[in-house]
Amino acid sequence: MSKPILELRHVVTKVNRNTPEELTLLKDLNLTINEGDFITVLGSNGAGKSTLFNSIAGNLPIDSGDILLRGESIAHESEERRTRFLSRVFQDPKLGTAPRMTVAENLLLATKRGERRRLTPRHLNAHMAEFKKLTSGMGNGLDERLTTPTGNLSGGQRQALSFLMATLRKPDILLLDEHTAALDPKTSQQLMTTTNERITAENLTCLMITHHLDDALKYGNRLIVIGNGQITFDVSGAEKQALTQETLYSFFSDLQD
Ligand SMILES: Nc1ncnc2c1ncn2[C@@H]1O[C@H](COP(=O)(O)OP(=O)(O)OP(=O)(O)O)[C@@H](O)[C@H]1O
Repeated sequence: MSKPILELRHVVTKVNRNTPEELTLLKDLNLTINEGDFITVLGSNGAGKSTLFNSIAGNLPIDSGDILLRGESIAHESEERRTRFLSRVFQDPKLGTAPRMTVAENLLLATKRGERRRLTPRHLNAHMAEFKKLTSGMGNGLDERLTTPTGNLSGGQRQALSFLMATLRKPDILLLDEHTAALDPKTSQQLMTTTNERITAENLTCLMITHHLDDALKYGNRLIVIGNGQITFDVSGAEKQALTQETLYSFFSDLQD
């Protein structure tokens, strides 16, 4: 039986507080994530999926409720402090990497996340064989471009690099925010396959937002749906495996009625 790693208890998140434009985006949201959960996250546009990630990552402060990591509240920790245990990959390939630094330099930076250490050529050389092996696993030629500035990579290679950087120092929580959405269908599927392999091999705890019902069904051990700032559906294990696209479609149309 796996243990809870992250708990959201009665979380309320608002924007434009105390103004006429005040909006409550998360409405008494409760979610317990267990160690090793790979959760696919679905929901209509504007349902609150990114707000959930922003609240977990500390980009948006919560108004009430609590967020606990292994039983300790992190609700008041800064976004920067939360990067010690949390990594996030965004939809935009430009967001995860430093464009003028090479692939290898970016990876070296990711190995030092949270530490104050200078990056020297000696450090870089010591890691080259490891980086070659790591990138060759992505199956998209990234291993041939270790000395290329990331600004010159294809979107797919850059996104694969962002994913590797996010998982290099095993995070307690990995947030994938539609990380394959900007890629062409073939590249997107390739990154999804390698994403799944790495999450499974490293037993990472992951939440992945997607609009692809087939990916949401195929990957992960658990599926949640966010609707109007709350969790409206939560299935795991055999119940998730038995789900079909038709069931999910009908669920979405019921929500929109
Ligand atoms: N800082 C903000 N100020 C005002 N409104 C916001 C803010 N952030 C989000 N919203 C609104 O809150 C709602 C939820 O947004 P959120 O980005 O969480 O939705 P989402 O489920 O991720 O949607 P999508 O699938 O379109 O990415 C939307 O209506 C959005 O416009």
